[in-house]
Amino acid sequence: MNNSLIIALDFANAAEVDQFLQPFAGKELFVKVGMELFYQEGPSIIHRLKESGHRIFLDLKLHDIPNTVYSAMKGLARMNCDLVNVHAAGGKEMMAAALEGLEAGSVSGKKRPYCIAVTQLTSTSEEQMRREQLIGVSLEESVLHYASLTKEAGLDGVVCSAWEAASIREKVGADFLTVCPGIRLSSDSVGDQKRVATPEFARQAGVSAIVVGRSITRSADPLKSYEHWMEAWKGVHQ
Ligand SMILES: O=C(O)c1cc(=O)[nH]c(=O)n1[C@@H]1O[C@H](COP(=O)(O)O)[C@@H](O)[C@H]1O
Repeated sequence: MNNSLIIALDFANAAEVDQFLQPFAGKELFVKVGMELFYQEGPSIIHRLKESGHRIFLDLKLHDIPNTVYSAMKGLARMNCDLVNVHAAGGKEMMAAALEGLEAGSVSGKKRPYCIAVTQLTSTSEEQMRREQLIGVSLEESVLHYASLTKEAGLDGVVCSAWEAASIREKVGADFLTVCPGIRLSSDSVGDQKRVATPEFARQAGVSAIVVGRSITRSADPLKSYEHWMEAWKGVHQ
C-alpha cells in the first residue's frame, strides 16, 4: 500500500478502460474504480482488472446508516479488492459497521481489504466548508478531527489532501494510511480540485499513496505520462 501511485480509472465503460490500459499490457498497476465506472459495469469490471493482476481501490465512498453500510460492505468484500472507502461524516458507528461488514464478507483465509474514510473532499475549500457545512473550525482541524474519529472506529486510514498528511501522521500515527488525491504537476490544470499539491510535495509530506486521474488518463500518451509521474512520485526511473 505504501508508496503507491493509484490511477483513477474515471471512465464511462469497460471499453474505454481497455483502450486506456492497452499500452500498459504486462504491467501490474494499482487502479481505482469509482462510481462512474462501477455503476455502469458492476462487479465484472473488478473481476477483469483482477485477472490482469492489478491491485484495486474500489472507491464508492459509502455514507448511509450503519446497518446499510454493514450489509453493503459485506457484499463488496466478496470482490476481494485491496482498498475500499466510506465518508467519515457518516460517523464512528457507521465506520465501525463498515469494518464489521468487510470482516464478515471477506473471502475465507484472505485478509480483509484496507478500509479508509474520506475526511473533507479535496474539491472542498475552507471557505466553502465554513459556508456550506457550517463548520466553524479550520479545514485542517476538521480533517484532523475526522482522522481521529476514523482511527477510533478502527479503520486503516483516511483520504485527505497532501497538505494535511503530515499533521495526521503526527496526531494519529505514522502507520495510519494517508491516501491523497488532488495531486497535480505544476503544468497541469487544477480543474474542480481545491486542495492540490505536486507529487514531490506529497512525497516529502510522507503521504502513503497518491491518486492520479485526469493528468494520466486524459494525456495524449498515458504510458509516458505514467512513467513521468512515477519518477516524480518516487524519485526513480521505473
Ligand atoms: O476518494 C477519492 O478517491 C477522492 C476523494 C477526494 O477527496 N478527492 C478526490 O478527487 N477523490 C477521487 O480522486 C480522483 C482524482 O482525480 P483527478 O482530479 O482527475 O486526478 C477522482 O477519481 C476522485 O473521485
